[in-house]
Amino acid sequence: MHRLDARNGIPKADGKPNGLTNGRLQNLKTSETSNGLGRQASLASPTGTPLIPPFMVSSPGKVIVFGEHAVVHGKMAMAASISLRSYLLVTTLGKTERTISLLFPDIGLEHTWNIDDLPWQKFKHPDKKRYYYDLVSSLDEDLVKATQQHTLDVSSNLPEEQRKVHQNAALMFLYLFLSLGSQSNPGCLYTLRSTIPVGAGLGSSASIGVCISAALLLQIRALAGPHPDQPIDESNLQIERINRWAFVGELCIHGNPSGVDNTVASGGRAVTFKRADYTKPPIVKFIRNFPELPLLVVDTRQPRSTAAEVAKVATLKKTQPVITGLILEAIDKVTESAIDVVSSDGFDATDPVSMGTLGQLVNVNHGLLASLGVSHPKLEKIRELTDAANIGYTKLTGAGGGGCAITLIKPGCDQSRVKILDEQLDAAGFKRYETQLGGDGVGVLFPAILKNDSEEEGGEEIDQEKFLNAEGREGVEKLVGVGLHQKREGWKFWR
Ligand SMILES: Nc1ncnc2c1ncn2[C@@H]1O[C@H](COP(=O)(O)OP(=O)(O)OP(=O)(O)O)[C@@H](O)[C@H]1O
Ligand SMILES: C[C@@](O)(CCO)CC(=O)[O-]
Repeated sequence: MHRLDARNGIPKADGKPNGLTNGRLQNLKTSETSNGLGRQASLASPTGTPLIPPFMVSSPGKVIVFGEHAVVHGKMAMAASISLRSYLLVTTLGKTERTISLLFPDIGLEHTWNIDDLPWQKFKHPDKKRYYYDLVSSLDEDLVKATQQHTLDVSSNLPEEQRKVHQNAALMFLYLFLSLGSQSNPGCLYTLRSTIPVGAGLGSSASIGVCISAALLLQIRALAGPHPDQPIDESNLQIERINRWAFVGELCIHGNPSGVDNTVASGGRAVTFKRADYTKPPIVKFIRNFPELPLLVVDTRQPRSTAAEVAKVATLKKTQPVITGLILEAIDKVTESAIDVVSSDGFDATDPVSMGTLGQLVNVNHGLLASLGVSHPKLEKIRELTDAANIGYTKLTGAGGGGCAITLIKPGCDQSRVKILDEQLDAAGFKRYETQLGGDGVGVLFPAILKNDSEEEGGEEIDQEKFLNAEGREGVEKLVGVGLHQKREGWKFWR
């Protein structure tokens, strides 16, 4: 592990911080980059080759509004982005620095690899090599094994449960780095912070996968934009490129992901998603005019694994194929009906009758998920409390078995009841998030400079120290946030 420079966290080469002094960029010059990011400040290396300046990427979490689990079995799901997001700061080191470091403080992970020690030959072999534009729908077992050789010593001193969380994140990063990068990659620091609770069914792994995939693709200059006058087809192609590799990242963490989480984390908004044939891309449709619904997300704080919950349903399907098939079929019908409801001309999110129809489907969907065995007593407790308060319609979201519940709020619901409910949820040890559905997907802040009412000329540079020192979720939102309430100049999105 590198000793990090106290001021900016940048490992020192020859006793000097690489390109950053007191968090200020040195040797800034303006150049037109080949990746379509437009006129950007770039950092000149001693040899004159421009190094990419520190930049950030961000991607949202998601909720599955209808159809989780059924989607793994080829049915339709409806999912939407939420205003909780992950943020990845990429700090390129000087030419002589031959290491890559992960700093993922949300999970307490810090790890450094020597670039030249990594199994490049295995990933480069003509039978194995995959390109940034390829559709990779499964992991290569040999390459996983070769990567795991380098994740085994990640946090090896920690208890099994925590080590697994670290090694999963490290495996995802390293598999993507080795697939997309090359041995000539410069040394780099990847610092990640997220406002999405981890392992709670809100797509945190997909969101970080999208950030990593977008960052690596930007570093190898395989992405155009985002820029405001980008044609929609080109923009969609960039999102698709990021999404394909984020799916590979999801494969590293989950046994058998459908791809819905990474699709929403890349494209944002609200989508219908179906993947009947895993050798082909999923069928994704954006839902036009999806209402910006206020949503209460309640985290049970009950840890669970998506892979284990998905496996539970697969086991039930084996032992009870007919019944499970019918339940999955019924979930599919619920999702289809919900799509019809929100897409119909008469739908009005402020009308209690419209929302009542949608809410009824929320309730049915929860019941069907419970019958698949993926609810949890804490999820049922949240339903009990929200139902008793009569503030909306509640279901589990994501994998279940713990994780989060979502409540679609009834129009004009009594605020005094909400206040009492909030107190009850807090007293029961649950964590509440008030969010909104349907925001932007993956975004880029290049270079990592924001206006932020700063006295600094040109804006406030977001260096690693500032980013790491931001306090909690609120601090991260305040410093760099692009959640729905924090639209910020500087951040750009493929739209
Ligand atoms: N903020 C984060 N920092 C580092 N690693 C993370 C972060 N968020 C997620 N991960 C990685 O993703 C794993 C969580 O994946 P998991 O699928 O269990 O949760 P989730 O993605 O939040 O839930 P779901 O897939 O049901 O929406 C963690 O074990 C960790 O390896
Ligand atoms: C349970 C599941 O349907 C949703 C997890 O957020 C799994 C998946 O789609 O990969």
